[in-house]
Amino acid sequence: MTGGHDSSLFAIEKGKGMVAYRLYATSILVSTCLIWWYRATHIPSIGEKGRWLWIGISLAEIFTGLYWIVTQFPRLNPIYRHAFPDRLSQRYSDKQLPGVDVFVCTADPTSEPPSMVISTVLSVMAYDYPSEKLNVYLSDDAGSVLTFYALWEASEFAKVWLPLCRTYKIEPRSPAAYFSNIHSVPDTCRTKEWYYVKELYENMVIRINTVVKKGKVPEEVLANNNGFSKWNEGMTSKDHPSIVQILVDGKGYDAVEKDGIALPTLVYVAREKRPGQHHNFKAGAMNALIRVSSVISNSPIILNVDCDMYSNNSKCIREALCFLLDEEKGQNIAFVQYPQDFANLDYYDIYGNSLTVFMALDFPGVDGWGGPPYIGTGCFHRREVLCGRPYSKDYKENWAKGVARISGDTISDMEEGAKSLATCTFELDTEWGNGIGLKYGYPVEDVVTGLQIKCRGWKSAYCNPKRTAFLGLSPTTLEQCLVQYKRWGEGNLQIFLSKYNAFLVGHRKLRFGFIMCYYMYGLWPTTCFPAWYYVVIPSLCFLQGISLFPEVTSIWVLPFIYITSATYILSLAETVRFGGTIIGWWNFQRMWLIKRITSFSFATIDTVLKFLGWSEMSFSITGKVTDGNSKKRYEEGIIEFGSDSAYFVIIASVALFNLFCLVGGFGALLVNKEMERINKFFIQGFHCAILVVINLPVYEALFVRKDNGRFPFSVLVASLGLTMLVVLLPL
Ligand SMILES: O=c1ccn([C@@H]2O[C@H](COP(=O)(O)OP(=O)(O)O[C@H]3O[C@H](CO)[C@@H](O)[C@H](O)[C@H]3O)[C@@H](O)[C@H]2O)c(=O)[nH]1
Ligand SMILES: [Mn+2]
Repeated sequence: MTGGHDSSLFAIEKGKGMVAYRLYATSILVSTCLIWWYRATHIPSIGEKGRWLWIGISLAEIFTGLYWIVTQFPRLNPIYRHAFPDRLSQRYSDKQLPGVDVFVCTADPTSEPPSMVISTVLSVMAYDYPSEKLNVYLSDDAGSVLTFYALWEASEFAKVWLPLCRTYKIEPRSPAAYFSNIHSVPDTCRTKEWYYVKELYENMVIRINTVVKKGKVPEEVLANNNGFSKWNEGMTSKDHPSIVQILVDGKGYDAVEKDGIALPTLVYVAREKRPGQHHNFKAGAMNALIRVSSVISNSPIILNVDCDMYSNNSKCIREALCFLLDEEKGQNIAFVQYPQDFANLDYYDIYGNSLTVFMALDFPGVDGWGGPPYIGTGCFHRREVLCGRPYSKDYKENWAKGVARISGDTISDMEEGAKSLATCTFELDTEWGNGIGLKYGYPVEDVVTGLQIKCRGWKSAYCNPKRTAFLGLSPTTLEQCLVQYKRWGEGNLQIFLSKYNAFLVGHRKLRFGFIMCYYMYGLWPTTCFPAWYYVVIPSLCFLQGISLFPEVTSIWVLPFIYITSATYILSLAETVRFGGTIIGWWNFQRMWLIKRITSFSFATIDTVLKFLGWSEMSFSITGKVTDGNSKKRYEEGIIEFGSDSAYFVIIASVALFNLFCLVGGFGALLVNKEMERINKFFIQGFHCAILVVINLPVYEALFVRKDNGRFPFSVLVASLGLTMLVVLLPL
C-alpha cells in the first residue's frame, strides 16, 4: 500500500498479477495481428467468388481488434482504495462532520411502486450518521399524490424504524429488504418490539399498495393533513406547479423519533411541469433538487441514488467521507462512486445483467487513470463541484457549510422559497444544465457530467468494499433490459460524437488511458457492426459454399482457435471468481449477442437520426416490478419474449436463419463428402453450430413453449419471412 501512513483517511493499493495479465494481453494482440496478416495475404483475387465478403470480414476483424485494444486500457492500471473510518471518527467529532443531502429520484408510481421508493428513502434516513446532519430529498417527477402519501406514511414509520435500526444495529436498513430476508426475530432483538415494528411495516405497505391500486388517497387522511391540499383535480404528471413539502424538519422540535432523538430532515419535491416546457428528465430533476436543497440544508456533500437503490451498508457515508475529507490526498477528489450492484440477480442471470466483473476489474482500472465515471447512482459529490467549481490548489472546502436557521422562519416560508427555485422557467437564460449542475441533452447525463467535472481538473475515487454499499433492481424482462441498454449505448455514442468527445474536450487535461476508457463506452454500440457481420455472413457462406476461414488442417487456424478459447476461458474464470455461475456466464454470452443485434443497432441508428435532427432525445424509464407469471418465469430462468416489438423479430430471425444455414450447410457436406470440403468449412460450420446452440431458448420460445412468454405468432411469421428473404440472397 502506498500512502497508508497513520494520518491518512484512505490508502491506495496497486493491482496485483499485472505481469501475467500483460502477457496474456500481448498474446492476444499477437494473434490478432496474425489474423489481420492472414486476411491481407489470402484475399481472393479480383473476380473470384467471395472477394467482397472477405474484405468485409477483414474489416469486421480489424474493427474488433482495434476495439479490443481500447478495452484493454482499463485493465492495465488498476488501483484499489481502502477507507479508514475509525481515523475519521478520531479526527472529527459528530458535531464537526459535514452535512449530507441525499437525493432520491423517482418518476412514475406505476413502474416505480411507491412502497419500493419509500424503502429506499427509509434506508438512507437510517444511515449511521448524526441525524441533524442528514437531509433526505425525494424528487417525484410524476408529481403524484400517491407517492407523496407513501412518503408521508414513511415519515411516521421512520419514528420506530430508525431507533430499531440503531438499537439492534440492523442491516440492511431498507425495511423491504430486511423483512424479506429475515422472517423470525434475531437473538439480539427484543421479540415484542421487533414483531411490533414488523407488523407496523407490513400494514403500512398494505395501506400504500391499496391506495396506489385505487389511485386515491382516503378522505380521512386528506382531511387531517394539510400537505395533501397542494393537489387538485386538474393536475397531471405533465402539468402541475412546483410542490415542496418538508415532511420532517430535522432542526425543528417536532421531528423526534420514539427515543427522543432527532430524525433527519425529509423533503418531498415535485418540480413544476408544463406542456411544451422541456424537463430534461433525471438531469432536470437533480438540478431542481440542488437548488431546492440549497435553501433548506445546503450541505456540502450530496449523495445521489435511484429510487430502487437502497443503502445496504449504514456506515457508507463515513467511509465515503474518508476520501473527500482527507486533507492531503482528498483535496482534488470531486466525487466518490460506488458500484452498481443488484439485489434481484439470481443463479441464472438470464439477461446477463450482472455488472460484477465489470465493476470489480474495469472500474479500478479507470480509477488508475484519474477516477471512475459518475454512473448516476451510489455517488457522493461535492456540492460546489456539481455547481461548476473548477479545481484549484488553494481552494479549501467549508465543511461546516449549511443553512443557518433565522429565528422566526417557518417551514412554510422555507417551502415557499424553495418552490420558486423549482419552477420550469427558473432555468431559462441561465447556465443550468450546461456549466452548472448536471448536463442536459444526453440520455446518460451522469457520464457526460462526470467527464465535464474531470475536465475542470478534478479527480474521482472508486470505492468497492466487501460489504456492498447499494443494491438496486435490474430489469426482469428481456424487453426492459434491451431498452435500458439501448439508452446507455445511445447516450455514450452521442457523447462520443459530440463536442464532449473525451479527446476533443480533454486533451492535455486528461491522461491518454483515461480518454481510451471513455472511448470504450463511447464506441460500445458500434460493436453492432462486426456482430451483425459475424452472425449473418459466415453462416450464409456456409450454406452457399463460400469459404471465409482457413482450412482446419492449416496452421492459420491457430490464432483463431487461440483467441476464441483464451478470451472465453478468461471471461468464464473471471465470472466464477467474482461469484457468478457457469450458467450465468453462458446466458451472458447470449445476451452479449442479442444486445448487439438489437439495442446497440437501434442505438446507433437513433444517434444518426438525432444528428440529422429527425429524432428527439427520450428517456424510457426501466420498469422495476413484474408480477404474476412473468415474475415466476424470471425466477425460473425462462426468457420473456412475449411482445411483438422489432427487437424480437430480429432475435427470432437471426436464430431461424442460422438454423437454416446449419441444416443446409451440413446437408451439402453430407452429399458431397470430400475431405477437402469438410476441412474448408469446418470452422464456419462450427461457428454456425455455436450460434444455434446459444439460441436454443429462442427456438423453444418459437415452437415449443405454450406460456405467455413465448414469441407471439406474428413474430414467428415475420421472422420466417425475413429468414427466407436472406437465405435466398445470391452472394
Ligand atoms: O424523467 C426522469 C427519468 C428518470 N428519473 C429517475 O432516474 C433514475 C434512473 O432511471 P431508470 O429508469 O432506473 O434507469 P437505469 O437505466 O436503471 O439508470 C441508470 O442509467 C441512468 C442514465 O441512463 C442513470 O441516470 C441512473 O442513475 C442509472 O442507474 C430513476 O430513479 C428514475 O426515477 C427521473 O427522476 N426523471
Ligand atoms: Mn434503474
